[in-house]
Amino acid sequence: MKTIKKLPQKVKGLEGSIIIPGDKSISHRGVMFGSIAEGKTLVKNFLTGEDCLSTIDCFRKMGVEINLKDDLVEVEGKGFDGLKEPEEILDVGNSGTTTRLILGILSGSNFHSCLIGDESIGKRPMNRVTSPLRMMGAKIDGRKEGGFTPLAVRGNPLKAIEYVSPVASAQVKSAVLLAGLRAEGVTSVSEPAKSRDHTERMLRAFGCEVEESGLTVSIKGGQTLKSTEIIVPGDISSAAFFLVAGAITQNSSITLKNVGMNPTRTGIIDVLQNMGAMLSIENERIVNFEPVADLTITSSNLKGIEISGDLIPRLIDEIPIIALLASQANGVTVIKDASELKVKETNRIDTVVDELTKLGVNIQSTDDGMIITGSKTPLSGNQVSSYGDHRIGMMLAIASLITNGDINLENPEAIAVSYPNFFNHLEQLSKF
Ligand SMILES: O=C(O)C1=C[C@@H](OP(=O)(O)O)[C@@H](O)[C@H](O)C1
Ligand SMILES: C=C(OP(=O)(O)O)C(=O)O
Repeated sequence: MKTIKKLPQKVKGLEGSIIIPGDKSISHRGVMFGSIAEGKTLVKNFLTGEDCLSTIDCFRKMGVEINLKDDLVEVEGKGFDGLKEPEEILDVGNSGTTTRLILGILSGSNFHSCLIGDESIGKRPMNRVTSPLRMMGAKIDGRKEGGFTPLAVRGNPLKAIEYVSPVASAQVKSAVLLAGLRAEGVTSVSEPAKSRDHTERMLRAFGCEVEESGLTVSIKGGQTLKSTEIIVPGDISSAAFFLVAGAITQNSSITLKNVGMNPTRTGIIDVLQNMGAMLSIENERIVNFEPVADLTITSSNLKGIEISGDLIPRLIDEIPIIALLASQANGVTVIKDASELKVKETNRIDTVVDELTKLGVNIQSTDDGMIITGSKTPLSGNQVSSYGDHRIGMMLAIASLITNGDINLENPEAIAVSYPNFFNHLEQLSKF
């Protein structure tokens, strides 16, 4: 049965401040790297979203003792060789990051394992990681020649490769580097544009040497990870929903605290600034090995822009909410070079265009993105769906703040994948 949630009514404005919950990419990596490290790793401000809980569940099934209390995780790592053959199937849920990074770890293990995920994961291409991993000697089998889950992995000795990735993907880069840790020789990955570099930063925090030269990252096999303490910054991809909410809602001024500002993730900041948003960046600091700041955003007069090229990997998960932002700008916004959107939790070109069209936005899909003609006219209420995609669900909830009439959202529970307290934060900031 479908769940339906009545979204908030049009608000008078947004005010106050919230602390943005932990970064999803960094939370996953804290648990994964802690599990293959030697000694106890602490992960503070861990994101307890469903995706990261799937990662914990998979490593527990491989015998790693992991304690989670509120947002603190203790991982009792026993090294790569301390992982045990799982007796059960590893369930990655809805998480692409879990699936692709864990394949890099399982490929060089000394046991057999099986991976399964939900319906959405079953449609997402895994050959982008299984293909380079097989070049390294991995034994991976699965649906459509190992291109889709369910997948089975038989751990095998690996050899280093120099991989030129056709896509700018941190998941591909990370899977190959993690396998590279177990391979004989130096493994390198080159990508067409820089994707998020949390793996590189965190592997160094665990004591590994990682070389970077332009768009190529290299790692020498045989290195061991030493346990450490990770403090996870707030997730800029979660903050993006409220940054846009503050900019497009009248009478608003909100502060988002503890936002991760890694330059490979700050495309949304560039877009807001280029569109003319009233945004201030305060209290810039380094926490652990990642930059962090507090952001204040105020109701803004925006203009349409072009978003393309190397900027795309720096904001790929923010495109659904950027489409809503563009609907409130003067002029046309063109988003291109973003065909990666088609292989996320949903085809995000289709789901964004379909759902925003229902609310009255002038938006067209293109082969590799979308074109939005903005206007300040309020949107109109309708029944919309997240299609089980957390980022589509949150984008529609933010749209409800500027919509006349009721919006009913099908499948709102998908939001818990990355932002379990999203609706509490929304309520906390709203003025009616
Ligand atoms: O490595 C990561 O943590 C992620 C990488 C990105 O995917 P791709 O590597 O497929 O671009 C992003 O969309 C995803 O939400 C998280
Ligand atoms: C694409 C996403 O995540 P993943 O690939 O881990 O499912 C996302 O969070 O928007």
